[in-house]
Amino acid sequence: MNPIHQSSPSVIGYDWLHNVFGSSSATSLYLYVLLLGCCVSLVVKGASRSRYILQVPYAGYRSIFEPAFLVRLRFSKGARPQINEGYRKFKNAIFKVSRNDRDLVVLPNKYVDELRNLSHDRLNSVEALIANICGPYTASEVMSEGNLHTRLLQTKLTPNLAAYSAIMKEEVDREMDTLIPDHEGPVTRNAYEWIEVRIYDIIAVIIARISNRVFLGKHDGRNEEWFRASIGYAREVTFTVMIMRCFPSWMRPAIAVCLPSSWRLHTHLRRAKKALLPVIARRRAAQSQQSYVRSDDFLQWMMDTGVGEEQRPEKLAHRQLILILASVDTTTRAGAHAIYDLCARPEYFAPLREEIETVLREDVGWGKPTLTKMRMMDSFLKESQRLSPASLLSFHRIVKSPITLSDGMQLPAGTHICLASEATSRDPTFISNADDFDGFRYYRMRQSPEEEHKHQFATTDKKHLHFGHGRYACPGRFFASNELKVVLASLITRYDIKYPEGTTRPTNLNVDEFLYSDPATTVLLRRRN
Ligand code: HEM
Repeated sequence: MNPIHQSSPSVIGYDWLHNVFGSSSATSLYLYVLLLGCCVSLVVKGASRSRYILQVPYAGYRSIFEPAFLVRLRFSKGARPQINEGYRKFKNAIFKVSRNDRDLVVLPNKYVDELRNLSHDRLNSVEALIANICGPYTASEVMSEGNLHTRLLQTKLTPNLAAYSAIMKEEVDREMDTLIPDHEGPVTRNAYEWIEVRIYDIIAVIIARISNRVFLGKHDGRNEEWFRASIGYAREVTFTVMIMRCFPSWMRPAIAVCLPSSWRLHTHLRRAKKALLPVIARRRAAQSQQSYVRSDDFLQWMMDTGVGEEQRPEKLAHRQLILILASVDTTTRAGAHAIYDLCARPEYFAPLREEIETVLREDVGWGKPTLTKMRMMDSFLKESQRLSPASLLSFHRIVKSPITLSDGMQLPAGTHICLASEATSRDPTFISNADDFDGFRYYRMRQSPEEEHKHQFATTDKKHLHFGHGRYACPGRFFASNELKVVLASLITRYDIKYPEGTTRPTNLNVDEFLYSDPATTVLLRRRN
């Protein structure tokens, strides 16, 4: 059995996550940085705290004498215990958690319905997203300059998703042939032998390729410069956010100047724009010719629909990059979690494969309804996300003008609110046998005709908040759902998959409120007959 040398792990490059957060070593460099940041914030007390004051209790303090910086330090090393403690202790009441860069006000779910559809001038989701990823230092503020990409995800991509199944499948097959070749160089290996691979890297590359195919079309979507720069940008954003959050806002300009990941982030941003600007220029020039056949991809839709500033090539390229940032890493993590869960429970392989084969037979290949019909797969993905979401918190919003809740509770302007989405989805009052992995629980719920269209992977409700909820819920979730189904269906029908002898499902890595699937995990693949 040979470990396979994949062509692109260096492009993905998330090993540092495993090295820093997968090890129990308390001497990691990250902890030193964090400690340094905490000490500085302590000295200049309150410099990075929010300006608003909301009189609700904090979760996470071990005693009233514990200094705030220690509580924040523990939050950074994994926020789950603090959020869960708050959720249990203040059930149905508001509490705060103290993240190194700001306080987060965690609301109970009972307020969701009255808040979910408030417009951005009352509760702003984009401002919260930008704050969470340290906007000015990750070049992500373009998100607040209009909602062109969100509009198009909702009105153009999502309604037409069914038409993309076959295209996505083509991209997945092409990429699997490249990443997991049946022969390496001149040596033909036995494709039916087990090989050891880092499945996270494979899924990441495949997801990025599919996304680029849909975003930029068949020809431009294969632009290698863009591919490398956009993936590189997303990776450096993750790292830069972790470091920046350690420091109070007044120190960040100086930290950014000295931080290598911040330099690399801007280099990738420049390279990404350099790769995409000629594409936009070429398309604009060709548009005037009669013979021009308009591309049918996301970039073209943005070019055709954008108004004013949104039309500027620079802005179009930047927005396209933000879309890669929002889509590839989140979807990859969900895909890796699903494979890790599947290998931990091999009894699910047979029914899932049977469903895929039945649906493909019925549709004579990858037709428009194919992915919608994969209900067991949909359920499995939702269950996997329920227990391993991308974040422990969701529905981040900044209160723009004071809000009085239905029970009289006041939320001052400036408050950063959120919901404890992971604690909710493990709460036995909402979900039966909440601690058990039941891959087909949502499939069974959908058996009754009146529930048939509910409980889908991409459906959000008060109990399932991992894509946010309401008016500003993730606009790319239906696309993510389809991408994941194509990738998983392709992988499990082509390969037998299992953990190497003596290994099992990796523990999720928890940094601040984020949960990561360990990228260093390997699985064994063997081509099926
Ligand atoms: C499993 C994969 C994904 C997860 C878990 C996820 C999760 C989320 C969450 C929690 C939000 C915030 C929603 C809220 O505040 O209510 C969000 C926003 C967003 N997501 Fe996703 N997402 C995923 C995939 C995608 C994909 C594939 C795309 C693009 C094709 C995308 C594009 C976006 C955008 C553009 C926003 C910001 C929306 C805005 O500006 O209002 N996401 N996502």
